[in-house]
Parts: sequence; C-alpha cells; structure tokens
Amino acid sequence: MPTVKYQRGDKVMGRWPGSSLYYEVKVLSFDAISQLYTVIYKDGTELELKEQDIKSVTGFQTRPRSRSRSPGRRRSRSRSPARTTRRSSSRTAAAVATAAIADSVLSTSRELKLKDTLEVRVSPLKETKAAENNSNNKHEKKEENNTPIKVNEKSEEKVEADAEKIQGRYNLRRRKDDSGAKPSAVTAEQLEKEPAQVAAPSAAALSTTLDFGGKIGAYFWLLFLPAWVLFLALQVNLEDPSLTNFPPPLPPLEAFWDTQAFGFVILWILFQALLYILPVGKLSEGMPLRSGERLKYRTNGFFAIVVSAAAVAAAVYLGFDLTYIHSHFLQLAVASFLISVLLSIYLFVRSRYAASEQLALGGSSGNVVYDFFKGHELNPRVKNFDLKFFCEMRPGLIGWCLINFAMALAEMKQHGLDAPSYSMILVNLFQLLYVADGLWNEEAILTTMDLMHDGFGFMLAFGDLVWVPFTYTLQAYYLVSHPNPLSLPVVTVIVILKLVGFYIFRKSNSEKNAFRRNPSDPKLSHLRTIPTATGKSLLVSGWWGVVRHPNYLGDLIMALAWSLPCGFSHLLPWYYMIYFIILLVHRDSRDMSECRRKYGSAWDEYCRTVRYRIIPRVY
Ligand SMILES: NC(=O)C1=CN([C@@H]2O[C@H](COP(=O)(O)OP(=O)(O)OC[C@H]3O[C@@H](n4cnc5c(N)ncnc54)[C@H](OP(=O)(O)O)[C@@H]3O)[C@@H](O)[C@H]2O)C=CC1
Ligand SMILES: CC(C)CCC[C@@H](C)[C@H]1CC=C2C3=C(CC[C@@]21C)[C@@]1(C)CC[C@H](O)C(C)(C)[C@@H]1CC3
Repeated sequence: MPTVKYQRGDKVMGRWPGSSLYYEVKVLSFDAISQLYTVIYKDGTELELKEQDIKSVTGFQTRPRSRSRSPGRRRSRSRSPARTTRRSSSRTAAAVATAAIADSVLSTSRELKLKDTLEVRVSPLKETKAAENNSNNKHEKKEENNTPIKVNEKSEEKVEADAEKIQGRYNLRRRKDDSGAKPSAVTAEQLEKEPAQVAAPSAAALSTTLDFGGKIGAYFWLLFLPAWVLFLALQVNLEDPSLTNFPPPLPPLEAFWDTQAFGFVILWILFQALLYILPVGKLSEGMPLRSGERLKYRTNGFFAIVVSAAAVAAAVYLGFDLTYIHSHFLQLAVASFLISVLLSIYLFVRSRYAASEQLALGGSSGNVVYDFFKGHELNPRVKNFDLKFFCEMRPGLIGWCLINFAMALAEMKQHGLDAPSYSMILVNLFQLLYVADGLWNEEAILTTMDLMHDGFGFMLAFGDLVWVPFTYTLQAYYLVSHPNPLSLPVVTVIVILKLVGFYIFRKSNSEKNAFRRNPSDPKLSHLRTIPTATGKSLLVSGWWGVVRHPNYLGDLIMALAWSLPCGFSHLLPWYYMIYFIILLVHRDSRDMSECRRKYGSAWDEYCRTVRYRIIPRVY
C-alpha cells in the first residue's frame, strides 16, 4: 500500500458503520479501486471502511456525552469489542452492532418513544449470553425471534429499517475473500500476541481467492461445460447410452447448425422478454444493495408460464409439430449456446464500464477469462430490464417445461401411444411443479445467492440458457427411446417421495424468505435466532435449525424422485442427481465461507448449534 494514509497492520480506531462509535481495529488491506480499507475488529469481524471512518489511535478522543442514559444503555455502551473479547467471550460484534445502530438512531431521532424501546434493545448482554447457551446445545432459554427485545414490534421494525438505511448510507462492504479465513477464529489474544501474523497476512491470503478452481479452472469450465452438454445430447439418443461409449459417434459438422432452430430460440427469448416487461403482476423489492438501494423486479413469472402454455397449446392446435424439439434438440442447444456466448461477451464488456458499486464482490480477478466466466456486474440492467433475473427465471426455466412436453409428444409419436407412459407423466408433472412453484414464489429468488451475491457472466448465462433447458430435460428425453413401465404401487411410492421433498423444499425456502423480508413477522415469533454483527439475525430453530440447508435436502429428495421413474438400466437419467449433489455441496461450501465472513463469530455459533449441513446426522 504505497501512498495510503494507513498501512497494513496499523492499529487504528474504526467507526462502526451507522454509528458514531469507534473501536480499535487493525488495518488488513487497502483496495485502491474502491478506496476502502479492510479492517478487522477485535472479535474477528472484518469490514471495509472509508478513510473518513478511520482515525489514528493517538488523535482519537472519546466524544463526551451529555445525554442522560439508563444504566442498561450505559453498560452496553461502555463495552467495546476489544474489551468484550478480553473480558467476556459472550460479547460479539453483534451486540456492538446493536448498540451502534441504536446509538445512531438515537443521535438522529430523539423521539422519546423510540428511545424507550431502544433502552431495552441495547441491553444485549443477556440475550447474547442466551444465544451462547443455545450454542452449547442447552436450549433451556428460548431466544425470541425478534431478539433482543420483544417489547414493541413496530419500533423493532423501525430499528431494523434504520439499520438497513444506515448500512446503505455508510456503504458497509464486506471483504470478498474465499480463503476460508475464519474471522471469528482471530481472537483478541491473537491480535495482541501475534500482530504480525494477523495484521499482515500473506499476499495470497489477502488477494481474493477465486472460486471454481481460479483462472485455470475458468479455462477448464469454459471448454468442459459446452462439451459436456454436447456429450450428453449425443449420448441420450444412443440405444445404450453409457460412459463406455466414449467418444459417441459425432454427426457431420453441418448437422450442428440450423438457422430455423436459431430463429425459434430467438423468438422464444423475445416472447418471454415481452411477457416479462408487461405491466402485469407485482413489483417486488430486492434485498438492499451495498449502496442501500433496493432494486425493483417485475415478479410475473407465473403469469408468463400460463401465457406460454396457452401459446404452445394454440401452436399445437394450429398444427405446429412440437416433436421438432425432439428431432432438433442438438441444433436448438447449439443455437442457445451461441446466444449465451454473445450475451456473456456483452455482459463482460459492459461490466468494464460499470461503477464499482455495481460490481459483485470477488468477481474481479483482473484475469479476462476468469472474469468473463464468473461474471462481474451484479445486476446488469437495460433500463428496468434485469438481465440476470430474466435469464434465470424465464426462457430456460419455462423452456425446460416446453421441452419436457415435446418429449412426451415424441414418446407418443414414436411408440404409437394414445397417452404418455406413467414414467413420462411423472417426470413431466414433477418438473412442471418445480418450475411452476419457483415462478409462483418468484420473489423468493431475490434472497438466493445468485441474485444477492453472484455476478452475471458466462457461468450463469450458459447455466440459465443452455444447461437448464438442455440437461435438466434429459430424463424426459431418455424416456422417449428407453421406456420404463411402472406399476401403480411404485408410482405411489415415487409420488410420496416427491411430495415429501417438495414440502421440505418449499417450507424451508419460504421460512427463510419470510424471515429475511420481515424478521418481526409474528408468524415466525416462535423461532429462535442468533443476532449478528450486520444487524441481521440467523434462524436457529425451525427448518433452519434442523440442518444448515434444509432447502437443499428437499431439493435432493425431489431430484431422486425425478430419476426413479427412469429405472436403473443406465446412469444417464441419474446424471441430474449426481450433478446436483456436487452442485449443492459446492454451493453449501461457498455459502459457508461467505456467511462466515459476513457474520463472524455468530456464524460459528450457528454452526455449533446446527451441526449438519444438508442431511441430518449424515452430512
Ligand atoms: N435446481 C437447481 O439447479 C438449483 C436449485 N437451487 C435451489 O435454489 C434455492 C436457493 O439456493 P441458494 O441460493 O443456493 O441458497 P439459500 O437459499 O439457502 O441461501 C443461502 C443464504 O441464506 C441465508 N441464510 C443461511 N442460513 C440462514 C439462517 N440460519 N437463517 C437465515 N438466513 C440464512 C444467507 O444469506 P443472508 O444471511 O445474506 O440472507 C445465505 O447466504 C434452494 O432451494 C436450492 O435448492 C439452487 C441451485 C441450483
Ligand atoms: C453451468 C454451471 C455448472 C451451473 C449453473 C447453475 C445454474 C444452472 C443454477 C444456479 C442456480 C439456479 C437456480 C435455479 C435453476 C438453476 C440455476 C440457474 C432455480 C431457478 C430453479 C427453480 C427453483 O424453484 C429455484 C429455487 C427458483 C432455483 C433458483 C436457483
């Protein structure tokens, strides 16, 4: 850090975002582009601060306070993270944040009513202690959902809202670093005893660690993913689709391209775009961005799938042969691939001109190939048209159902059936339910990792436009030429399995979504939570108290129910299940690092309380 005011390793006073309180912090790094310092508080919480929010220890003076304060508040206020970690391990940055937020709110609003509420709110020692007890699996004392108080829900909401606003105003930024560093593992003692180690981590540790195998990985995935789709598309048509048939017979080069197929894909995307922009349905707010802004999204996905179904029915009625999709699967996939590449190039170029506030943290490695692959801009929009949201929820997802339906028609045509087979019906209905449910609850996608954290680049563009419609449909495609008759009892068992998975998936996703949208929701008041330094809490009972990713568990059970109708003669229809296990295990570990960095010791406490990641007592 050559020309910056504070150097790596300096002990300085850092303002707690949203408050006028300063705590001792160590400078870890400085980012010349964003002009932000990454600092570490004594309890291990890492934040990014602007220079104006940092003061040198020597020049620092405690602000004299003339306002009268209750003993509760005084006690809470007098503790810095530093003192806390040394004296009482129960005091986390969460408590500090609560005090800080309350302090700021009080400074700006002197309404007596709010102050009264905050007097209760800012006595977090007890609650934090309770949370700690929970973490030791004692759970005797129930921590209420709207911890630390359950006195005045209205005021609580106001405080949450203020906290959000404040965070936005102060541009609170987290450090993107996938090194797996555990902030909470860095104790005050370490800061005292091993300043060199903590204050000056290696360059490697400080540099942004890259997902997906880094730069080399990006080259690999760029080549492997399209090749893999091609491989599967060629395999599924073989009489004996098997890994032993490698390489599958390649068709002549000209067979890969069909201008008409390309035209159909373009038409489909335009049609979906038209439905997306229609002023029908709700305008939902996304989660607050770093700037504090909340983007609006037109969540009319269910309307889009209903209109699409009507349009497809009309086309069939008018004589369009949908089995074209079966016979031109490869050409449609190639056309979609081309579109995803063009889109990714556009996204990459525009990300170069995007303001730093609009970029995803960690999306920039400086390496063109990696940045192209991973995506850099968080919410690329053309006017109000959100490209990431649109691509993730519309053409590919609804296209998946369209292709499945076309496979059912192809099966009937190929085998001269009056109706599709049981296995085909199950696969079609199960996956239609999954997609329709996703579109019905479209707002919930706004609290998922992809929308909140990931940049939009090749990985998601390809994933949304090629991977989903052309690999998630392989079970239906497989059944066209590999019938698998099912008895009614087997059908019943598979249906029950699907419903169980769906119940877990939907309930857990809705619980988290409702909690993130309104932590004071009375319907969730029976749930225990852990407060965190960011002002957000973590659910520690209910679905999110069973395992850390109950939604993944439900999703995996559903995936099993999708493969079972295809039988056990080949591995290919089980491909989705295998891929999905790998994807979700990887997503879970990405999310773990992200949450650990975000929530520090509170996350570790959550992990101690909820020990298993996806499958209770197994994993
Ligand atoms: N079919 C498919 O191909 C795929 C399906 N999916 C499905 O999509 C859905 C979304 O998945 P994904 O985005 O990966 O992950 P989640 O919806 O599980 O989101 C993870 C986020 O939830 C929040 N969170 C974690 N633990 C808690 C807790 N205890 N209390 C409150 N909030 C918590 C954190 O965000 P914060 O604290 O910042 O709010 C965390 O980053 C899942 O159901 C998944 O199965 C996902 C990928 C592919
Ligand atoms: C190409 C890569 C190897 C992997 C790309 C991953 C993407 C295909 C998935 C990432 C997250 C997704 C989600 C859904 C579809 C698959 C992708 C895009 C989802 C929209 C499916 C429907 C669900 O109901 C959902 C919960 C809304 C899903 C959200 C995540």
